[in-house]
Amino acid sequence: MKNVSKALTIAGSDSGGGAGIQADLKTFQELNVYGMSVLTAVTAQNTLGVQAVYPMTPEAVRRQIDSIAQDMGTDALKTGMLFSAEIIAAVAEKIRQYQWEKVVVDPVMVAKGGETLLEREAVDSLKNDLLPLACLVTPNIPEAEVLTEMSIQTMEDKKAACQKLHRLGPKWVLIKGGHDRGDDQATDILFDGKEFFTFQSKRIPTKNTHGTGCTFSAAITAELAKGAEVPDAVSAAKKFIAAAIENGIKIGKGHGPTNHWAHRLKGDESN
Ligand SMILES: Nc1ncnc2c1ncn2[C@@H]1O[C@H](COP(=O)(O)OP(=O)(O)O)[C@@H](O)[C@H]1O
Ligand SMILES: Cc1ncc(COP(=O)(O)OP(=O)(O)O)c(N)n1
Repeated sequence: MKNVSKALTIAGSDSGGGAGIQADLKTFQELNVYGMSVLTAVTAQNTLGVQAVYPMTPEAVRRQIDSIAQDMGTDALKTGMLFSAEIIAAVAEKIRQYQWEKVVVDPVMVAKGGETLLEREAVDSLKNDLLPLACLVTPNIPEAEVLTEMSIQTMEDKKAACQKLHRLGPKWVLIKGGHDRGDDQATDILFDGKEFFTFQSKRIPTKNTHGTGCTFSAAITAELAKGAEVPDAVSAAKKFIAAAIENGIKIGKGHGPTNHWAHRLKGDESN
């Protein structure tokens, strides 16, 4: 095989395999992209929640990034769980050093069960150190509310939040609609500082949504690695995540993971 596209995830490990590094690598593989990983933290986690978090040292994060950058390089990268201001500073330093541009920042803050994946005091570092380096930032509604310090209830609020986030420096902002209150559509809004793009799909009634945000941002990153423009990458990733949620895996006692191979299924097949 020639000209294989490469994508890197800088994120935490989910021992349950539904979110984090594991979800990202499964997604890269499904989308025919060679996946590489830099671990920021190990979580003891399953479908019921996060039982423990063990962050890596910032030096360990720097060394992993150097190993990849100085040998294989990457066509695009995403960040997920970064946990602390110190780890964010290490990641930002390396993105600047290697002049990486296709950088997708998924500003992971809390797990579905409410457990902390980003220390409260690290939010300012995320805004000041990392967002200015991002090609795209992909908050869900609660994350966009923390980053903008505004309440997001309506589509107009979502657009105003996009504008506020864009002023922090990312080239593109995508506010996701998984947490939209009382809507039968999952509507994501993309903004490049001038124009709004809307991506909509039917809201699927399921509790098996563990790792949706990770999988979605990994799919966008894979498409960018293959050379897609941002709106096309989001459009392809939206189809990928809709199939993954529709065919979510009934495993464990809590929120089961999305199904990374669902895009290969036809019609009414499910797990
Ligand atoms: N129940 C659902 N049905 C269809 N699409 C969904 C559903 N939940 C989330 N999505 C979509 O999955 C992607 C991830 O969104 P979201 O759940 O908001 O992220 P996060 O996992 O970070 O909270 C978005 O494209 C969103 O619109
Ligand atoms: C290690 C790790 N990273 C990220 C998350 C959050 O994943 P997300 O896709 O937002 O899914 P839910 O937590 O909402 O299911 C995580 N849980 N673990």
